[in-house]
Amino acid sequence: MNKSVLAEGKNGFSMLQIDNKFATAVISLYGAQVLSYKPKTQDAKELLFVSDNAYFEQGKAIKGGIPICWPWFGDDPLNSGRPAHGFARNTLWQHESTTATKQGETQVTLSLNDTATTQTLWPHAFKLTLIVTIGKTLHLSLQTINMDNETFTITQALHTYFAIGDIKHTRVTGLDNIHYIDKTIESDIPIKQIGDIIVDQEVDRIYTSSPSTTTLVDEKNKQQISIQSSASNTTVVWNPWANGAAKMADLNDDGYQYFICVETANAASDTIEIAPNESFEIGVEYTVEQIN
Ligand SMILES: O=P(O)(O)OC[C@H]1O[C@H](O)[C@H](O)[C@@H](O)[C@@H]1O
Repeated sequence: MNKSVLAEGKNGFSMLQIDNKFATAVISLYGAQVLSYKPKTQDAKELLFVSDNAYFEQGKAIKGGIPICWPWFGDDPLNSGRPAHGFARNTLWQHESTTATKQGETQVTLSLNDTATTQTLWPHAFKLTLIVTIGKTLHLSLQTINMDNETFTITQALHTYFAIGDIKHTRVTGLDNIHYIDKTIESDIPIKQIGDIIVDQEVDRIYTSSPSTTTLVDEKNKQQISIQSSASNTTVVWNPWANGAAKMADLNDDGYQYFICVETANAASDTIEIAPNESFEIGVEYTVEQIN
């Protein structure tokens, strides 16, 4: 069985609903945002968190799933009033194809080309392609092609909101001894991570020179997610905690307890230069495993 349906979601937003022998998934064409992935293995839980209060409105980002931050990560680098995390997550993408692989996985290809609107925000010609492979694992690959006559520079992130049972019983492993920039303080001096990441207050960290494998351990749900990235030297870990959640209209006050973002990125000093007719591809694979 390999089913793929284009259905109408909240506020008429188009959603691709995938159902194959390995998993079910939902992808919003707005933002090319994966909103759900649930493996069919016994006891496996939903991988992705979507806020109950998420906006499904033109021009706003959907809080949850896997937002694509592109062509810049974080605040507008020019400080000229452009949206945080770029415009890819606030734009309707093209659905190019949905195919089945020999193994029975579903592969969805979505694309975004520059338009008059994107040119006013970022004056470059580009083609952005996201390939999502829904199988025993969830794999995403985001390719940027420079269609312009000049080299351009990007930063980017696959800003994944992982659903977790309880933030107090969650940790991220694999970043021991790696340095990070702490965005919650006014300092760019790198801090060394000691041991696992435990969240007991607001966490907003850019780990630079991070390894390609990290693991999210969710003790309450008795599962762990192995995060395998490619062409990314940066991992961002974010949880707004109670104080941050209270300030966000699109997140319940207690919403912070049920997600953590572990983001595969090229950000901070890990900027990517792409020459005309050249491309760059960042990727990530999530493997859900049950633990005792
Ligand atoms: O609320 P958003 O615009 O989606 O951003 C959510 C968060 O994204 C990243 O993780 C950044 O490091 C945070 O500083 C930011 O607050």
